[in-house]
Amino acid sequence: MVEVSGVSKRYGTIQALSDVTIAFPPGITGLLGPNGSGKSTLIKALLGLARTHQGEGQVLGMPWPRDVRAIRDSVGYLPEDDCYIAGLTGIESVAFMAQLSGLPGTEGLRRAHEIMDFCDIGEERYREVETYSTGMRQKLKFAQALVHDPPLLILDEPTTGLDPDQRKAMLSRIATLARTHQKSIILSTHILHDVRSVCQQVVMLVHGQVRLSDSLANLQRPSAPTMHVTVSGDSDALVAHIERQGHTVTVQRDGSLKIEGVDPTDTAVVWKWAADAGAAIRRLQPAENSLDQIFFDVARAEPAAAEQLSYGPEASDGRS
Ligand SMILES: Nc1ncnc2c1ncn2[C@@H]1O[C@H](COP(=O)(O)OP(=O)(O)OP(=O)(O)O)[C@@H](O)[C@H]1O
Repeated sequence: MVEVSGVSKRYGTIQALSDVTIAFPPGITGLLGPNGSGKSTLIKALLGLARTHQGEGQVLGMPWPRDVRAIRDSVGYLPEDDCYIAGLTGIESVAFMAQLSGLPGTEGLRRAHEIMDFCDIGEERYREVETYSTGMRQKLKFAQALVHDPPLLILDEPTTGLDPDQRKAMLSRIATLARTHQKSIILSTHILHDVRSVCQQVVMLVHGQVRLSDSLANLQRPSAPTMHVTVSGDSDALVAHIERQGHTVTVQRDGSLKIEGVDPTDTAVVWKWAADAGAAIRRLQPAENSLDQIFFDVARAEPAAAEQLSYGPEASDGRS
């Protein structure tokens, strides 16, 4: 969907992007990075809203940066900052965006209602937008980005300021758009939980440079076959028994075990070891690498950057 190479951008003495070469495939890609890492600048560069000093590529098959105007017509953009025209109601705002995108008045209004229903904006659509709460404003920006039915959506921090229920609903809408409506989505965030929830790919920027670009499936796959086992009660006897078989066992923060060198299809051997050691297995599954740990390691070169990533359920529920 998007492929650019050698993109650099400076604001005065600040190097916001440094020789960024990146591809965003179809599906949902998380654009991750701590504050100031260049996420918004990359997005603005792709849309021609920030002039780049170097770089070229294509967006939706159109040459970039040469055809940024045509590119903008085909992209739905949810900016990080508030963007509304005071005095307009919600429905007028979204219908106005539809008209700016070339939809005739009646069709634009019909489409605005349809998309506001999808975004769960009820009677509030008839209120002036400056009276909206933060959550409502996020939904309004989302509706404005979607109203012209673009194939590519670029969402800059769409869940910022949302309470847990609203965040869940927003992520669910994003997943539906990709799954049911075949939209490709670039989701910029510093919230790892959002990336884990809906993304298939992840790109990570730190200090304006690409530090990671891969599918989540690849990142989560351990380099060696590994089983993840949770037992009831004390696991010491089981750990000792498995180590005597020549396998490395790592005890996780939540007391569960990762056993290296066991093929995930060969569960029988783990059941036998548990029986030998008198241990009761509560849960047995192929192990996955912890995304939190991967992202933390990537950002760790800059301790301040690692601190700014927001983790979430994976970290707190003890899985790793
Ligand atoms: N208009 C501007 N003028 C000067 N410096 C800017 C401007 N916009 C961004 N920067 C700087 O460029 C760098 C990258 O900023 P950018 O907003 O792209 O990062 P970000 O990853 O989107 O951060 P955040 O998560 O806080 O939104 C930062 O050092 C920022 O201060």
